[in-house]
Amino acid sequence: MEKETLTIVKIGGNVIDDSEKLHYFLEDFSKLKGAKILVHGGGKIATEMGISLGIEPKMVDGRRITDIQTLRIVTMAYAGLINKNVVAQLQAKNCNAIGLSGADGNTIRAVKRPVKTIDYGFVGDLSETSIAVDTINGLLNIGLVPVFCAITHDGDTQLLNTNADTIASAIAVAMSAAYTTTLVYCFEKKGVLRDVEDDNSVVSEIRMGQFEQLKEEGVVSGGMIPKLHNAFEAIRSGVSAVYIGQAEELLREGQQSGTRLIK
Ligand SMILES: Nc1ncnc2c1ncn2[C@@H]1O[C@H](COP(=O)(O)OP(=O)(O)O)[C@@H](O)[C@H]1O
Ligand SMILES: CC(=O)N[C@@H](CCC(=O)OP(=O)(O)O)C(=O)O
Repeated sequence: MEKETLTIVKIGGNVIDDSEKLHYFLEDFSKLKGAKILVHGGGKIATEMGISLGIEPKMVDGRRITDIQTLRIVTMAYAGLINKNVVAQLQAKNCNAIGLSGADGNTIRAVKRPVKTIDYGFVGDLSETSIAVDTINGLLNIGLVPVFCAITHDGDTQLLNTNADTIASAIAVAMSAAYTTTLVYCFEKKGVLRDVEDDNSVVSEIRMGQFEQLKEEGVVSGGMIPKLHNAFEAIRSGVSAVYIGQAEELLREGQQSGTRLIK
């Protein structure tokens, strides 16, 4: 029997921070047919909240060093303010969303990142068993649309901050046993660009081997490195298709641009 389709969409902090862009994104997302899951970031808002409270952000390789004060801020921002606003906006668009952190329903259990050369603090790493597939499947089966934020837990009272691109990839991989999955990374640019300043320089397809080359050439940098790393991890582990680009081009029917990843 053919598997049902499931679309996992990740939306990044630059879109979430722009109320007009967010409105149009949620409009497109709510119209998406079939089973779907939304994962949102919000790094930009957390950074601004931190700065206003006198806490300077520290990022290493696209991941936030999360001390106890930063954990409080990201929990308020991701699991509170952003998650609940996104859910309320989806409800207004007749999309029956349910907002979740990884602690809710034990849906995403993580392990605090071990200290090697860098102590990331309360940052959670995911493994193959982190995602509660049956629970998420149960939510989908009663017609709910799960909306995950970037907060996970360790099962022993500790909340952890986990990169939202990683969460989206891990959910897509875990759900691939039961569904034909498509993972879509929506952000403010038209795709992976040859020249970050030029929106007309979209690289339409990237193969796994090309990624290393693009990194070496400095074509991809910053947050794009972990995004592509997670995206290739997904395609290697059973996800049928991965796209990176703008929501209006990737979620609307008939539109198919942005960057497609190839094994
Ligand atoms: N080649 C590239 N193409 C597009 N964006 C790139 C590229 N290299 C670096 N970037 C940067 O990566 C950022 C996206 O990563 P990130 O901020 O983590 O995404 P998100 O908004 O989804 O959280 C872009 O805003 C851009 O500044
Ligand atoms: C550990 C870690 O880096 N967590 C991320 C989670 C949010 C996120 O991923 O937000 P964007 O998608 O908007 O970048 C952070 O705090 O920035």
